[in-house]
Amino acid sequence: MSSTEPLRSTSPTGDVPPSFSLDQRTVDWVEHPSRPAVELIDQTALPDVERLLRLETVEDVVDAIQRLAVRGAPAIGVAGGLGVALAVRTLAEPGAAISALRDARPTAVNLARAVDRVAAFVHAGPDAVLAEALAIRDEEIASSDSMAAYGVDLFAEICGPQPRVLTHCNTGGLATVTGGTALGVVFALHRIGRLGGVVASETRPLLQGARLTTWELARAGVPFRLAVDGAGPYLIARGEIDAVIIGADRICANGDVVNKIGSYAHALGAARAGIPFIVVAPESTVDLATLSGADVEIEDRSDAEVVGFKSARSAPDGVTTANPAFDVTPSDLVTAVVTDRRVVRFAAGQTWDDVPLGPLRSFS
Ligand SMILES: CSC[C@H]1O[C@H](OP(=O)(O)O)[C@H](O)[C@@H]1O
Repeated sequence: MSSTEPLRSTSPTGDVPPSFSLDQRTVDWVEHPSRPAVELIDQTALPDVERLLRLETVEDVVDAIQRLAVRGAPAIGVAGGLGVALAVRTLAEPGAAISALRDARPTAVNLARAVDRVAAFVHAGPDAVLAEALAIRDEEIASSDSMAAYGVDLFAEICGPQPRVLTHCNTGGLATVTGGTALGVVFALHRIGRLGGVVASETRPLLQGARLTTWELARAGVPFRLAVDGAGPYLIARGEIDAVIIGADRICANGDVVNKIGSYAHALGAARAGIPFIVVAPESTVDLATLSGADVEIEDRSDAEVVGFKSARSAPDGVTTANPAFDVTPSDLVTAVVTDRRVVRFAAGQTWDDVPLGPLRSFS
């Protein structure tokens, strides 16, 4: 049995009850002697309702990943690892449930990687499994802070003092545990007064940008404009954007970046205009075992998401859609990949081997 706890909804009277604290974790473990749970922010409800889901079955965790109640490569990796901990605590035979977690979404490398990593401890018992899942959670928290530090330094090196950035999809704390990847760098630049403006693209069809990035930017007090997806390359061409900064779901051995559909278009626009295209992702999203983006399974999602999600019906019943959830940006269009341990400049011909892992850093 799982529960939903509305923490905030826009009430009819307009008074808004207390909302999430700024350090609310996107996904976490709830320990309990008989009813342990994975607790997560229901991202399908944002921005209108701030609601935590307390999931006590692995099926509910798989469902939450598949319908993007929890989403974002690091966040679904953490959710998958915690789901394994839940499986070994609640099921006599957890194997099938663990496989279902691993297969819940195919593109972000973090999910399968985390499930495999935690499942390797099943033989050692539930406490060891949970400890490994919590270690992944804590690593992602530390990674967000470190990526912000490396990202701020890169912007200081390659952009002017007040860069106007375009970002796509959602890459804040909602896509990790806290902090974020690309949006974590944006928050850090804002905090030190080195941000000239933000354009968030809406990110059809599930509107991660319009719903989630705007919610996170507003809570952080960061001024922004919301743009329709197709506007990005034109805003760049008009000289309104100084850098594009996005996240990733899988970065391949050759530096190809797999990310939310629409990223490639922004990369083409950035290349044509000669502005930086910066990708921010933890090392947990780097997949050296996959040679290039051509080798990555791109998740195709439903027709219903295209024609019915939070919008007036925009097409007749029965329409067939094209709804790839991700695209591939070739590494030659990627100015730099910022991770929690290094910055690699692929467009300049660097490879992962050229830049050894540096230290985790703290951005205070
Ligand atoms: C920091 S990972 C964020 C990454 O994940 C998003 O995909 P989805 O919302 O489908 O999970 C998108 O590709 C973001 O860049």
